[in-house]
Amino acid sequence: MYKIGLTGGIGSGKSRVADLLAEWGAAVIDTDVIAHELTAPGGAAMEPIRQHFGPDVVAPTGALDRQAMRELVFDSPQARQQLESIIHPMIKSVVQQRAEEAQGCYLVVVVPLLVESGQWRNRLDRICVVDCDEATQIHRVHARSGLTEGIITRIMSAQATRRERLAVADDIVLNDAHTSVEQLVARTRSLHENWCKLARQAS
Ligand SMILES: CC(C)(COP(=O)(O)OP(=O)(O)OC[C@H]1O[C@@H](n2cnc3c(N)ncnc32)[C@H](O)[C@@H]1O)[C@@H](O)C(=O)NCCC(=O)NCCS
Ligand SMILES: Nc1ncnc2c1ncn2[C@@H]1O[C@H](COP(=O)(O)OP(=O)(O)OP(=O)(O)O)[C@@H](O)[C@H]1O
Repeated sequence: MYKIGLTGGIGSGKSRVADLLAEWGAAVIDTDVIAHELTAPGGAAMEPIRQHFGPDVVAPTGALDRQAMRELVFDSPQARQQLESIIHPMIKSVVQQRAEEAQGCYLVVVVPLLVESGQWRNRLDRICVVDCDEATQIHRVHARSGLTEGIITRIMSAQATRRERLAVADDIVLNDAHTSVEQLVARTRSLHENWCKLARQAS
């Protein structure tokens, strides 16, 4: 199946773009969603996380205490690396499994850390970056989740820069502060039509 990697910084608009593509018939696998499943009560990542980080990062329900883990890993690159070394191989294997079963005109894999990890590129036919300026990312994430500018900035510092992402993009969806939802839909639609064509040519 023809595979598009969809990436972008926190709050850039990846989920909105992915939702549109799914509505129009693409198969979508979102690694953020898989990370949440793996850290839900009884999720496969919870026991290794508890063993490594201790009970303070586990909520009474058995799910990951996301706030505690957020504070920990976006303050310590070493802790972040440890969390990623537990969870990223699990995410990869779930993606592989779901990709085999996926049905649609092409497959979109949403990977926030596509540029950072370097391990996704050779598994994808094309990379699409949802592009947004930093001030808008902070504004959107704050409005959505109430996180402070301090923690949002720390999360952004753990991610590739806008320039680094754009450097690997085959396609770009500009979704900055000046982009209306209608413009986002139109930009995404025109890429979707091209990807349908490329997927047909490749099959
Ligand atoms: C640290 C955690 C618990 C914080 O949870 P929280 O509910 O606040 O965030 P959520 O999971 O919804 O992610 C929101 C966004 O944060 C950013 N983000 C998540 N993990 C990371 C990371 N390791 N490095 C940089 N940015 C990250 C991404 O832009 C992501 O879209 C959580 O993000 C997590 O488990 N991260 C490790 C898994 C991972 O690397 N996920 C990215 C998918 S490849
Ligand atoms: N063009 C836009 N106009 C107005 N609001 C927008 C626009 N694009 C995205 N948003 C809003 O900004 C927020 C972030 O968008 P979205 O969740 O799609 O980003 P994301 O890249 O998936 O974020 P994350 O990395 O945190 O998962 C959401 O509340 C979304 O509704």
